[in-house]
Amino acid sequence: MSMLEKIRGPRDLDDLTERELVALAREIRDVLIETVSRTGGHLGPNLGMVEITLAMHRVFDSPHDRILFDVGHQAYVHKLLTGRYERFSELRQEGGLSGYPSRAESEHDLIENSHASAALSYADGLAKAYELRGEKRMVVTVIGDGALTGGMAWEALNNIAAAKNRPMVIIVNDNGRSYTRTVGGFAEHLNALRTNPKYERVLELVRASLTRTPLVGNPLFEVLHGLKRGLKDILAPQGLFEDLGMKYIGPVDGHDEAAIEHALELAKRFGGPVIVHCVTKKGYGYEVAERDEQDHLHQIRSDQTGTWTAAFSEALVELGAERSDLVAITAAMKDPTGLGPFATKFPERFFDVGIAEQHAVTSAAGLAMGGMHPVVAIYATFMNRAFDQLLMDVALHKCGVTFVLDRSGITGEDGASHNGMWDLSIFQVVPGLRIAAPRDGERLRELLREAVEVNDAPTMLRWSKGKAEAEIPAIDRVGGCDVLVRSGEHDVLLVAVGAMVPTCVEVASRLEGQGIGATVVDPRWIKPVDAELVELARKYRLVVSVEDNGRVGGAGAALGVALCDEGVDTPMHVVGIPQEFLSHAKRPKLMAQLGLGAQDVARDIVERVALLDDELLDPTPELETAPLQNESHP
Ligand SMILES: Cc1ncc(C[n+]2csc(CCOP(=O)(O)OP(=O)(O)O)c2C)c(N)n1
Ligand SMILES: CC(=O)[C@@H](O)[C@H](O)COP(=O)(O)O
Ligand SMILES: [Mg+2]
Repeated sequence: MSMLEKIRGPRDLDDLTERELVALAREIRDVLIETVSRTGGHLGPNLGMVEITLAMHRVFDSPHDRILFDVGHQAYVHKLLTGRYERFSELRQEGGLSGYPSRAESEHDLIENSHASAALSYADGLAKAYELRGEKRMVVTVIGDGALTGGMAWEALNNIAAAKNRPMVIIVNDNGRSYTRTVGGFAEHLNALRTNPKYERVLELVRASLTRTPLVGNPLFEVLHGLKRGLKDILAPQGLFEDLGMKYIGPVDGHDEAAIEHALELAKRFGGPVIVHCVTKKGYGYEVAERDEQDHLHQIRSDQTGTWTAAFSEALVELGAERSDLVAITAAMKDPTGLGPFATKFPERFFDVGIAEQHAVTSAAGLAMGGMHPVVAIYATFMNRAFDQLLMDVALHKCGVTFVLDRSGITGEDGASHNGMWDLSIFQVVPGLRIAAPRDGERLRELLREAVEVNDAPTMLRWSKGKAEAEIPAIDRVGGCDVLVRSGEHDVLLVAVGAMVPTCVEVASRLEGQGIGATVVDPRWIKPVDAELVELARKYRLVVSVEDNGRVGGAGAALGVALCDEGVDTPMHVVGIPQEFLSHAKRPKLMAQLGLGAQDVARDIVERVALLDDELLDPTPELETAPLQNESHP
């Protein structure tokens, strides 16, 4: 039986010797590499978290003490140590373990939201609640150096620092990277703490001289090794956290399990908020990851060739060569959003602001006011948190900023907080914002070019995760809309949004087989609603919009309002994602489960047309006007 099989919960770690812990760490790494290489997910971050997680669960008593993870992508080891080893092989699979903490899986898990920089706010609230309830429970938060570049983390620290007697431990897992190198002044501060030359030189001298001394050397080194844990505390320049009035311990070697335990025991006894600064290496213990300079295997994902991201990346470089006023902004996701080639070609016009979407958006407004045209690349779900910045800092000032939202629609394996199913609803309300949804790579190129030409209002493009659709040419144009299919007379008008075009083309073919004519249009620009689309709808018996956005307040809803406003009484049906938090599963499977597959959409339309036919044959009988009863009314 492997060691991991014997770990049913954190308390099974207590009696392990240092040697056994080293062996367990090795076994954990083997399981991570074997599993994540197969299932996909976050290998680099979790390889770097092995010793920290072991030490954390030996020093603290989860779930009585609460352990929180910021982002949560680095909680695989936590799952292995809290009774989920047997299920770990199903990581990120439908019905299997989530790639993030999950309350449904374990009492040891609390935060399920995978949006960065939020955990310390949860921690602040939890600690206040325990204090008010008189519960002696420690709140321990693991936060990476990247998540610490998010503004909300500093809002929380501002509050936490004020509570000198509220016991909290904040483990900063500092590997110097988000995906790529973590940027910003704070990252440089951490780096200064991490690489204090005084500390390293003294330690090397001690290590070299003592380990050469026979007999007494090694035991004495063990003592000094123990001293090393505090040594950095003495030698390291007291930094930002001390200035904030918070106890700072570190930097601690984040792969020296005993040293981390020592630091956490100190922190545990302190009785107030303590930062334990652990220095780790992303991908530690797996040479392939350690050598991967791009992101140390932050995430194992499928081949990116032919994806929407690749199409955008290419289109942006073309535009960047033509337009010297074009600048690109990322929130710590240069490569995942496709900005890598632009950053390489135009480094002076590329800005990585850290995991700081709100700052990214308002700094883009500043860049626009200064005469540049920013292109801000943010995953659709992460754009949610910058709504007010878009509304009031950009749109109110009519700034020419272009937003590109990758991963819109269902993303799948990353679970509920990653699906980009909100943007067409949320940003629908922004005055002056124009929103487009390309149906293929060629339209992405066209629409991006159109978007960056707009300098007196924000523009937004959104596309889904994965492979871009093969080119789907138009057969006609009505207003700004492309007509893609016209089969039969004016039965059904299918308004297909972005990535849903191929589905709608297949739906039209299925309807034709049922003797129902259908016209498929791609609006290209979703917002504002095209007036000629509204007029076109008058000619049909049924209008059906299909989008991979939530049904409430999305593209279809906006079209419905426009039809009403213009007195178009054609019945309309909105097909979209139900307003629910969806469990993780692969995108195609989830789309099918949600009834967004061509077969389901077509079947639904056939039923609706049949109802219309029934009404034609047997119109609603006039309401019988029953004689009013003489009722005495009080
Ligand atoms: C609001 C938000 N923006 C972007 C992301 C994407 N993201 C997930 S993990 C990560 C990097 C996190 O870096 P760090 O906190 O240092 O953790 P590490 O992976 O280095 O352990 C990013 C940018 C996110 N989860 N949330
Ligand atoms: C946690 C994290 O890194 C997320 O940003 C997510 O995992 C990204 O996944 P994809 O880039 O594969 O959509
Ligand atoms: Mg990091």
